[in-house]
Formats: sequence, C-alpha cells, structure tokens
Amino acid sequence: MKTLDDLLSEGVAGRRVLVRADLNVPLDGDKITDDGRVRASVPTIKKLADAGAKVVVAAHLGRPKGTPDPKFSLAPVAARLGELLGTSVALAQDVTGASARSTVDGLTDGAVALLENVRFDARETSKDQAERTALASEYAELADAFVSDGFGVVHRKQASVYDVARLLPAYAGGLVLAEVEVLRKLTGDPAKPYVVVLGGSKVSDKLAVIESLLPKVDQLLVGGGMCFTFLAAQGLGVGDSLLEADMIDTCKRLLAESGDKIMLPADVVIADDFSAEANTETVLVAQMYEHWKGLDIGPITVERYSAALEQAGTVFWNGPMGVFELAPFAEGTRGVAQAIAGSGAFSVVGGGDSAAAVRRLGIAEDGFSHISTGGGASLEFLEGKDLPGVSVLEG
Ligand SMILES: Nc1ncnc2c1ncn2[C@@H]1O[C@H](COP(=O)(O)OP(=O)(O)O)[C@@H](O)[C@H]1O
Ligand SMILES: O=C(OP(=O)(O)O)[C@H](O)COP(=O)(O)O
Repeated sequence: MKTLDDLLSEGVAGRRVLVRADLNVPLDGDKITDDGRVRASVPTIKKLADAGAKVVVAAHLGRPKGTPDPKFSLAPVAARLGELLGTSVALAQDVTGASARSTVDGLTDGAVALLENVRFDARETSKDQAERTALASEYAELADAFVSDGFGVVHRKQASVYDVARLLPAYAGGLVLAEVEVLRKLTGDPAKPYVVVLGGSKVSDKLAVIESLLPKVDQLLVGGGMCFTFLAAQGLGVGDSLLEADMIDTCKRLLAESGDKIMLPADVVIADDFSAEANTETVLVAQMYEHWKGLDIGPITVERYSAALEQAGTVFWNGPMGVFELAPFAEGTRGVAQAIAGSGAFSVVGGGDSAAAVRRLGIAEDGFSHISTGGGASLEFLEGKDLPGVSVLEG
C-alpha cells in the first residue's frame, strides 16, 4: 500500500491532490458542536499544502437523500477547516459540477478547496458500480492523485472512498494508517476480559456486526438505541423506542446462542417526547410505557456495566448509551465513559458521536488509550471484515 509519505517524496508541488476526509461532525443548526474530525483531518491536508499541492478535499455530512439540501451543507466545516489551517478554504457550490471545476482551476499551489457534500449526488452511495464509477471519473478529472484519509468512512463502498481510488494513483493518509495501527492491537491478542460496549442509533448497521464480533469478545454490553431490539426479542414492550423490527428474530437467536455474553439494561430512562423538556421517568425494562421512548440507560444498568468494565483487560466502546446531547439523557453515557476511563484497561472509543460525548461530558481524554474517529469503520475492522476503502489501496 502506498502512503502519504510516498506521495510526498514523489513530489506534489503544483499537483492537484484529492483528499477524502471524514468531516462528518455533529451540528446544532449551523454550529459545529464537536470539531474532532476536522482537527483529525488537518495534519494530512497541511502536509500536502505545505508541500505545494493544490488540495481538493471531498467529504460527506450526515445522510442527505442524494440531492442538495442546505441543512447538510459543508459551509460550517469549510470555515472551521480554514480556521484550523490558518488559511481560507474555498467551498465549491456543487460536488463535481461547474463550481467544483472552477474552484479547483482557481487553486494556487499550497491552497485548499472543499467540494460540497458528496452525498448531494445520489451516485456517491449508489449500489450500482457503473453509477458510482461515473461519478468517480468526475472526481478523477479534478485531481492527479488521491489520498484516502477519512478513516470513519473506509467501511463504505462509495464513489469518493472506493471507486475513485481505482482511477487515480491512490495513497493511504496519515489518519487511516494511524487508526489501523492502533486497532490492530485489538485484533491480535487483546488482554482479557475483552469487553465491547455498543450503543448509538445506527442500529441496523451495528446489529449486523454483533454476530461476527461475539466469538471474539468475552462480554458485550448493549445500550443506546441498540438495546430495544434485544429487549423486544425478550418479549418486552419498548413503547416508541428505536426498534429494528426485522432484526428481532436475529436478536432472539443471538441471545439463545450467546446470551451469557450479552448484557442488556435492567432499567431505562423513558420520556414522552424526544426533547430536553419532556416528562421523564426511570423504570425497569419490563415497565416501559406505550408511546414513550427509551432515551438512556438507567442507574442500575450503569452500576452493573461499570462493575463489568472494572474487571476488563481490553475495552472497545462505540455508540452513546443515550441521547447524551440532551441533559436528561446524558447520565448513562457519562457513567459508562467514566467507568471505562477509570478501568485501567486498554481502551478504545470509536465513532463521531461517542468521541464527541467524551469531550462534551468533560471526561478526561487521557483515560482512554485511543479515541478513534470511526465507529462503524472500527467495528468492521475488529469484526475482521474487509474495509473497501483500505483494501482498494492495496491494489
Ligand atoms: N435510546 C436512544 N434513542 C435514540 N437515539 C439514541 C439513543 N441512544 C443514543 N442515541 C443517539 O445515537 C447517536 C449516535 O449514534 P451513532 O452514530 O451510532 O454513534 P457513533 O457516531 O459514536 O458511531 C447520538 O446522536 C445519540 O443521541
Ligand atoms: O459518522 C460516521 O460513522 P460512525 O457514526 O460509525 O462513527 C461516518 O462519517 C460514516 O457515516 P455513515 O455511517 O453515514 O456512512
């Protein structure tokens, strides 16, 4: 696999280099609430710019529906990236259209431009390889070389992650290399017990991962939006909580096959609305109300999960335990984060929101051995799955 250092030693002055970064940050309106991913992307971009490249950054934000949507514009990200780089970053108004082409044509050596959200073009995430390749060819026309540095997105077989790497000379960026190196420590011979904590809201993505992860771990602690499909599989009513109904049978089977490894919440914080002003109650999982939503794990659960984490030799955590962005539902995530940070285990936390939660809840970052920018990407790596955005670089 060729790396950023190889590209730099080939010489990049005056060459256009397309960098796929993961700039998918949490926003409150147009305010970035955690800029961790932007910061993590700076070193690679800066090295290229300092070496005189014309740097063209491609990234996604959220999950727009394949068409331009101002809510998902990268404008706030372009501004923040410019502040961190100490230079202005031109934002193209489209992905590969007239604005992108003229923005790239206007770049001087060492300057940086950002394309608009790549997911504004439906071909980016298409299942049809020909469609993705057509878009990838348009990216390839904007650059002479490609650097894959968006670790958080390397598990996606998408045009700006995978297909473009087949059309341009492609190199692994510093962030991708660093993340893979740390995560390898978890796939070798992790110190036991190896405890994985899973939560968050990308339920179907992550339920799919559990099956292959279970044989590798000693204990799986489930919280966040993830837990309700398991609780439903146990025959419990979960009200209006996040539920992946077509995965209930899978969860039943997983509980039957590996129930001793899977820990589920004993109590949850429920609310009559998805809001900080909602009425809330803490109830045992068998007592959830119809039409209320489970938005956090409860204190009994935090205590049990903390006890398991105290014993751990290795911990991997992805996905907040609740809607930590709203104060009434932040305590589960805080409690589990504190338990991991205090455990003394080799600990990795991964995922845009999980990493943001650590910082926002004021948990000391040095309590974790590594804070990864990728949640789903880390999980798929730990599962032993091929990461298309990495293996494509291996040729
Ligand atoms: N019980 C829940 N119901 C709905 N959303 C939840 C729940 N618990 C956590 N979340 C949400 O999950 C989101 C993060 O999920 P995800 O993207 O899977 O994590 P990460 O970015 O760390 O990989 C957060 O915005 C959080 O509010
Ligand atoms: O936020 C991300 O992943 P994560 O929530 O698993 O950390 C990445 O930017 C990938 O986004 P996607 O899951 O919409 O493809």
